[in-house]
Amino acid sequence: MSEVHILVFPYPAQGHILALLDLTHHLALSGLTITIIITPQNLPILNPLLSTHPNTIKSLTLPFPSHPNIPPGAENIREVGNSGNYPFINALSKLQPQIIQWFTSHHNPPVALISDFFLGWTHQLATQLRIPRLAFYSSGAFFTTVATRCWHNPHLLHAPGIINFPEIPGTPSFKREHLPSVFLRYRESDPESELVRDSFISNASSWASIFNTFRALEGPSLDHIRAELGHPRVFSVGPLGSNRLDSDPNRGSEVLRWLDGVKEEGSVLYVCLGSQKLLKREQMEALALGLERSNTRFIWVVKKATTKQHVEEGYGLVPNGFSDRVLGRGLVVQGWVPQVAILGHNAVGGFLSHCGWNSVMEAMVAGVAILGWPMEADQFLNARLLVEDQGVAVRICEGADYVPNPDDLGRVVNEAMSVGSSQKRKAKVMREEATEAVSEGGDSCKNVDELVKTLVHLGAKEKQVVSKA
Ligand SMILES: O=c1ccn([C@@H]2O[C@H](COP(=O)(O)OP(=O)(O)O[C@H]3O[C@H](CO)[C@@H](O)[C@H](O)[C@H]3O)[C@@H](O)[C@H]2O)c(=O)[nH]1
Repeated sequence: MSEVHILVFPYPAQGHILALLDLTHHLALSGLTITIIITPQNLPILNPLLSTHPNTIKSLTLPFPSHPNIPPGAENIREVGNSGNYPFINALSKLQPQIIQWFTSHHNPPVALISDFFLGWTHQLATQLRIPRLAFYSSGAFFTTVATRCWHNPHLLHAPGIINFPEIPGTPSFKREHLPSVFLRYRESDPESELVRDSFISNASSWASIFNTFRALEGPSLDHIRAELGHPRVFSVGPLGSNRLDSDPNRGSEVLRWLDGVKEEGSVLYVCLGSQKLLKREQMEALALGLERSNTRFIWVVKKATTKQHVEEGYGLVPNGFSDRVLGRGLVVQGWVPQVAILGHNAVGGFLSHCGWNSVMEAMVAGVAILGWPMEADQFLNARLLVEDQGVAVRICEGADYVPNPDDLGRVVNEAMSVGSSQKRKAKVMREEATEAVSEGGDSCKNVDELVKTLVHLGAKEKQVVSKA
């Protein structure tokens, strides 16, 4: 085993786990030894990493702690939706004694902990273990500046009208309901809520912060965070994902073959609202009609209803006859597709997205225009960054329950997808920036190197302490 051993603790939600595993892959390629904390049902997500690095990456599989508001067997947010975050954060915090026990009996214990920002309580765990904790943010830096202010000012939950953030670069303002939804769920004096709030606040006390973002997109927010933290250990390492390991490389080949048959570059709109969002019947109908009226080629990834109630209410149901009416121009696919490969295909020029942060990063790398439909979580804040600050996106509508007008939707899609639209042009510029950032000598690439050096240095320090003892 290599001397330098790092403990990685991802948060069990698709939008959180993939980016941290991408980073873990980088760290393993740099020669670090890694243990990943996981619960049994999520273990298969690690398979590609574990089989690529059989000697350097191991899993520490711990049983998912039971919780009265989490159905037995559910170990991933995808199974419960975003409302499950409070119970999940609370339940996972119960793993501390087992982690401490594993750590203290290990012959080469980790010298640092890298954990998701939804697991802020691990700051206290790392303090007990006497190792530094690095908070990994699977969301953006701009979002983090706003969310941090919210957690420190819970009265904002009841603030009327528009809420201004004058201390944040760009002096943004938001409607209350567009603030981070994990914050909107906070209830003062409720013990579960208080643990969640303390947990988020602890992130800033952590030894370092790692962001899946890049300077050209979020320079002012990164500088602001660095200044507020009062130390330089803020690593922007994105966009991550270019080296993503796939457990099933043939998955989605039908979609890629369909794209191969499209002649015009950048003419296809890819429609996918993240790994979790299920649209209700009226939204499915409006989106279908809008796509039909847009006169644009498209691929629409539809998430299927899994509960009996959702099935009965027509959630995720593609309107009858739709696929036939758009035959040749549009492709409807159900389930999971290889998004990174699809966005990277020459034929794709636009992405109708909920503005989840991973999707944003992947769109930047691919240089495709974003047609945003923010719904919850950090998505309204991400949309503001993309539409108002950077001009790489257009907002087609907003809100988790909103039913768009099909004519308006069709028109905006048509405009944004037209050859040389301003969003398409800006997206190409951003692609250059994103590509440069992760290339040899680029800012994010240097940050990854710096991060590895820092971790190796921690290992060397630990060795000195052990040999002196
Ligand atoms: O069919 C699919 C659907 C999704 N993905 C991937 O799944 C990830 C989805 O992540 P994201 O776009 O961030 O959406 P969510 O899964 O909805 O992510 C949650 O977590 C993110 C990170 O904190 C937040 O930014 C989002 O708002 C929150 O909903 C991306 O890497 C996609 O490439 C696929 O590969 N195939």
